[in-house]
Amino acid sequence: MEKILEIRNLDKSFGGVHAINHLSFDVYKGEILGLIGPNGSGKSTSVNLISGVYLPDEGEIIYKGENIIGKSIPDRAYLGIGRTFQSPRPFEGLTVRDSIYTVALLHHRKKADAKTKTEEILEMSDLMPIANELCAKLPIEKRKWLDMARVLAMDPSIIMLDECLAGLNPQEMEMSTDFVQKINQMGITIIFIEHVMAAVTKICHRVVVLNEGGLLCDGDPNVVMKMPEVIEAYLGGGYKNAIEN
Ligand SMILES: Nc1ncnc2c1ncn2[C@@H]1O[C@H](COP(=O)(O)OP(=O)(O)OP(=O)(O)O)[C@@H](O)[C@H]1O
Repeated sequence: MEKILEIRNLDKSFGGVHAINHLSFDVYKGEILGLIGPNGSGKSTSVNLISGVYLPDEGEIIYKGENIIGKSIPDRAYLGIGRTFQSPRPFEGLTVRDSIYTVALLHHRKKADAKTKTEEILEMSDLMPIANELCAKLPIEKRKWLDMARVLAMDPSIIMLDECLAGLNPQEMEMSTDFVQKINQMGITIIFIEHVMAAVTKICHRVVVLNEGGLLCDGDPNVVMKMPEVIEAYLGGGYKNAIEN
């Protein structure tokens, strides 16, 4: 399998907080990789390092064979590294259509190309019925879909989705995971950062588990989720006593 992203010995501290601790893992082209771990284990910091929000103290991020550490956030986006945020960040004053078009124009430059791209994305994302609504008026689940749709306007090779299911009801979660799979079927690699384990086991081909900023283990979601060290990382060392009592 071809590697699209290689995280090599990454390290990042914020003052006295060692957020990422000599972390290494690979992402393979075309997969949906679940990036999981307890609160504070370093998932969002990893995404921020890969997208260029933070610079690491040590380590390399190899994307399509090239170390991208020196590249800016926009350069990484133009290279095909997309991301969403835990809290959606819509362009409040724009409609759904114009919001996607604005990003498409940044990437495609020509108005006609950006327009074609926008209509394609509206169609495939099921956002067409609300294309003319103001972003500010959208409910949370539509804001989250719009965030994903906007990233698509950059023609990404990989998208990191940071808790795209948080705050959604079961039906909205189902629709969102369907959308994520649809994006993946377009040939786009996905890093899926999520606490909803049913969704992780449903759509992820593989998971990487972080704990205290380092790699705990990786593998098949159904196998990894049952490993005692993973359960202990989530529930704490006392979980065995709790089960036995
Ligand atoms: N900008 C920052 N300044 C200081 N500490 C930070 C900063 N960003 C993250 N941290 C700390 O780094 C550690 C890892 O945080 P991170 O947000 O990456 O974890 P996470 O796995 O995404 O957690 P969650 O599941 O709660 O979102 C935490 O201890 C956090 O408080």
